[in-house]
Amino acid sequence: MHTVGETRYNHWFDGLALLHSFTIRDGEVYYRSKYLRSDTYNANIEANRIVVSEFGTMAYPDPCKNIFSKAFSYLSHTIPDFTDNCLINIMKCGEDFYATTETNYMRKINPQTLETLEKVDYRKYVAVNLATAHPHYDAAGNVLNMGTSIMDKGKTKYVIFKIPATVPEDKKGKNPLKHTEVFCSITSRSLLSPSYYHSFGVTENYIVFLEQPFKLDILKMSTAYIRGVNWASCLAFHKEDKTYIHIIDQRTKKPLPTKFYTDAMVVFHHVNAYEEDGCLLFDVITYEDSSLYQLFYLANLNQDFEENSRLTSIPTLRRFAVPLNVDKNAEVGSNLIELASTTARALKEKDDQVYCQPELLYEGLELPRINYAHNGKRYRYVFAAEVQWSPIPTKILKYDVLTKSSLKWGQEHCWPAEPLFVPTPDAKDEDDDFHITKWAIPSLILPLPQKSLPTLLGMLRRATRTMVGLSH
Ligand SMILES: CC1=C(/C=C/C(C)=C/C=C/C(C)=C/C=O)C(C)(C)CCC1
Ligand SMILES: [Fe+2]
Repeated sequence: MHTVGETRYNHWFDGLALLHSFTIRDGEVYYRSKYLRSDTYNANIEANRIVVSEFGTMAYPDPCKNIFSKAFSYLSHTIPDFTDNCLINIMKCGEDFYATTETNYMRKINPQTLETLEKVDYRKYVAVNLATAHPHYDAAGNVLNMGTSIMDKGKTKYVIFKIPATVPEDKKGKNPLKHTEVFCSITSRSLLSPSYYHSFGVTENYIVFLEQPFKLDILKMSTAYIRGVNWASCLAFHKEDKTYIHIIDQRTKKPLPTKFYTDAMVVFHHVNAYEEDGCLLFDVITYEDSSLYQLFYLANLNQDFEENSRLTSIPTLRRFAVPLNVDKNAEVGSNLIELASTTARALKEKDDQVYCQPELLYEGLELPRINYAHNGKRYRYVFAAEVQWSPIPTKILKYDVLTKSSLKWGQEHCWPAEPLFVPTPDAKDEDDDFHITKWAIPSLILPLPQKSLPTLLGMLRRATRTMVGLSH
């Protein structure tokens, strides 16, 4: 919802969250949607105007009261009280589902009815002011996520934390969030301007975190309200800086001592990461600048959209390779990657530094997804939206990282959203997706002579899946 009463949000990442649910049952898809009844939503509807600030829109709650007294109370907090308009993703935590954004708030939801339940403040369980909306899950369903703790006890840190899927027997019925554990913290290079990040990567034994020179200026953020500017204006890309690659060993819960880095870049989405012959490979969608956020101002969505909204840097899938055991005596300038599978390089430099040069895999894609059963492992397929010079996707893409070939789907007047990969129940192949027509033709009709009706009904029942997702 981009307008409330007479007021209008400025940016695509501001709109009031709409929950979507798709239920695939007996070869048919059922759809429902509901607005997330966040405190933000309720306050806006009650006031019949936007009263809570979002990423690209600064709002002033009390026009009748003295703006400066309100601004003063905002100023006395370095970190403002953020929105609970959880519009980015859905997180599963134990048996509970949460709508998430990147602030310290989440909203529990009922995945069946899409009703909005409790508001959860991450800060009650782990000291973070911001957290990603792209957590990872291990095979047992434990959540691994990370967030930024801003100027807590004089330090700004990136905090990696774990939320268990289940709570101990004697604590049955208790909220898994209460058992959140800090896994590892990394001190930010700068106290007042931590990196912005939207996701991170995991392999079987490691975590990959990119400390990129796309940074959130805390002083700007704490004065944004009084200056009348939005949060987005507090983010800046420093193209002269480096991107630091932190690799955390999950067994020791410590970062590797080698200082891995690459050129300045902006990454929103990690695609996947895995280990191969003593190296860690990770695939990310990279930009050469931060123009993407700029393009999503709704004012650009007019007739001249094509001209006004050309990306200045195309989203590109790149593969990085990091050597896990760096020989301190290796010659300066030598390439530490000897894998046949990639042309990515890692050049040894002095003072235990390693400069990583990626391999370019594919240009023009965003909103990547994989078959999550292959997360952290060798994999072959990326499902994404094709994005060329315009940020609005017109096609769905399936990219094969092995053969480097791709398949595309598009139709006139169709604008796909983020593809979600739903595997066929009992699938063997990585790309065996849950596909209605495919089910109706090869798997269901062809096996008819060999299979009894109850078996077929069983297959159908197992195939019933409920997907709950937000617009992104
Ligand atoms: C409100 C708010 C934020 C919100 C960020 C959002 C809403 C980001 C959405 C990103 C998406 C959808 C990216 C897709 O690739 C910040 C900057 C974390 C910090 C300041 C307060
Ligand atoms: Fe995302």
